Amino acid sequence: MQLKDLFYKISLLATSGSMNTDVTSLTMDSRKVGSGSLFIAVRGTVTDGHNFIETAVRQGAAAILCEEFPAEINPTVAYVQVQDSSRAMGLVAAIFFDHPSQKLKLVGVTGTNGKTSVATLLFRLFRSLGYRCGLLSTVQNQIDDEVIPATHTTPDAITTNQLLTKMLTHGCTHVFMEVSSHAVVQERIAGLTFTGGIFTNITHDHLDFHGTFDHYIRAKKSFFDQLPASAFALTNVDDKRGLVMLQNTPARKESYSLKTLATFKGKVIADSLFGLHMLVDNQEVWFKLIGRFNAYNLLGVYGAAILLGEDPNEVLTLLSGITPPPGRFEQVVSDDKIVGIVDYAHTPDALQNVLETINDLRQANEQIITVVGCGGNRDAAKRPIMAEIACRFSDRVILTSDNPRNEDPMVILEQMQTGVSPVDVKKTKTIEDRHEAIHQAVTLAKPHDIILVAGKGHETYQEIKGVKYDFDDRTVLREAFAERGNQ
Ligand SMILES: CC(=O)N[C@H]1[C@@H](OP(=O)(O)OP(=O)(O)OC[C@H]2O[C@@H](n3ccc(=O)[nH]c3=O)[C@H](O)[C@@H]2O)O[C@H](CO)[C@@H](O)[C@@H]1O[C@H](C)C(=O)N[C@@H](C)C(=O)N[C@H](CCC(=O)O)C(=O)O
Ligand SMILES: Nc1ncnc2c1ncn2[C@@H]1O[C@H](COP(=O)(O)OP(=O)(O)OP(=O)(O)O)[C@@H](O)[C@H]1O
Ligand SMILES: N[C@H](CCC[C@H](N)C(=O)O)C(=O)O
Ligand SMILES: [Mg+2]
Repeated sequence: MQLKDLFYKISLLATSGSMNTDVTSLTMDSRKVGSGSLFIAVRGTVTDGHNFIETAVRQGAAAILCEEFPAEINPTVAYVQVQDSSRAMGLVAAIFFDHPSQKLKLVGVTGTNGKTSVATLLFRLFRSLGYRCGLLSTVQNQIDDEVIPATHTTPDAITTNQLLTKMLTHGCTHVFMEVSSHAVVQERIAGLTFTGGIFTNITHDHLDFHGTFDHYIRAKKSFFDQLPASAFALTNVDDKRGLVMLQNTPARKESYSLKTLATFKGKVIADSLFGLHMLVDNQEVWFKLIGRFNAYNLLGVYGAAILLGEDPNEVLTLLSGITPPPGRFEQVVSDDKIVGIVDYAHTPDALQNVLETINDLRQANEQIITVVGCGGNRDAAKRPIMAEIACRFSDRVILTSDNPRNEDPMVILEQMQTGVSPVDVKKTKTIEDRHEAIHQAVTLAKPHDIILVAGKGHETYQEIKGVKYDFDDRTVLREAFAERGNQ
């Protein structure tokens, strides 16, 4: 494709070289540049892509898209200067791949918690309705049965357009994707045409990246601001910021609620370890998912399905048979009936929801033992809060490592400990090694006790100083239960 065709929609500040230059691939990473590539220089949080323009040219880049021309201009290469190269990358990627998002129904899900749950439930529901579907999620990307590993919750714009193209080729008609706040700010969704957007909730997370809660809210809201008028914007009005999200959207405004008037209305009749019994738009339904927070997810999914034109009765019948995504309230039970629950709760709100659900489900005097840590190189402010919540809702707490990444795990744990009040110190232990922490929880447990292992859910690795070691909470829990059985 020629440069001039890629840029017809974008206002250019300056150009150098021929706009007839042929571009055969797009990349934002100089290490992936080949002959004919358009290298897009993006300013990052660690380094600046502009520093790699010369490397890209040496490696055969045909053209450069940047915010600032380099000191040295190579006369055989074309250069294009724009105001914002991240945004331009999204727009160019959509044109390069011939707008795949316009040729299918693309639904984005945003919110602090519940994105993976809602996107995965929609994917599973629409497959069971008979459609070919795509999924872009934290756990994995999927094209019907084909699994493509995910590195991010929301991929960069080039990867997304590539995946959408593959989905179209496969015959997909519906794609469900998570839209993280990082993705909105970094313009990873620029150029995508959504058929609908869903808001789940917003609570404390990622303040390291967004600075203030207000900026975090604005990031999520800007997803809805960008929706086209033809799309639907479906919000959870029980969340304090549910209506704020839709304030400036040109899209059709729709809502769901368990408490108040809304387009889609639900009510929890009963919640047990076997599932949820609900009223959805006055129809009585049993679902396999557990916990009030999942009642919200199910209602959001139901609403989106109806807005996508599906029949309410068929949707509810199929939805009642659908299982949750991996690592979300996943149960591993020992031979002597200790209930292990592995859950991806890695924010204060998620942890509190899961622990409240467990407390509600407790039938007698079972102990609740919580094993929890907080990720490194992520929002430090949530660390003491999560430790405090773990103590408030559990009989015993073991603070341990999550993914320490490049931080010292003991420093993270010390920050968590500041949230433990003096009265709770006695019931709290700190064990840096997550494997040992889970084993210790199993040793402390008696039959029928409940062990919550929170924070890593489906993850099959633990990231320590740039290395991803094999680690799976579910496997470790199963092994610890088996060892207990042999004693
Ligand atoms: C903080 C953050 O979002 N970082 C993302 C960002 O990286 P960065 O800003 O650090 O990039 P950088 O390393 O400074 O590099 C700047 C530019 O120089 C380029 N470069 C760099 C080196 C080189 O040799 N050559 C070269 O061209 C890079 O390709 C990049 O284009 O842009 C990269 C390329 O898209 C992402 O891979 C990276 O995600 C990192 C791995 C990450 O951990 N992101 C997390 C925080 C994230 O995005 N999470 C959200 C989910 C959050 C949630 O909702 O819970 C997600 O959507 O996954
Ligand atoms: N609607 C909800 N409200 C509050 N908490 C929820 C909700 N849905 C799920 N959770 C909790 O949050 C955890 C993460 O859920 P999920 O993976 O669906 O969220 P996410 O938004 O995709 O997270 P991420 O930001 O990591 O992509 C779950 O394991 C559960 O503990
Ligand atoms: N999408 C989230 C996942 C956090 C999962 C938790 N296990 C951690 O590593 O902090 C993030 O990138 O912040
Ligand atoms: Mg997710």
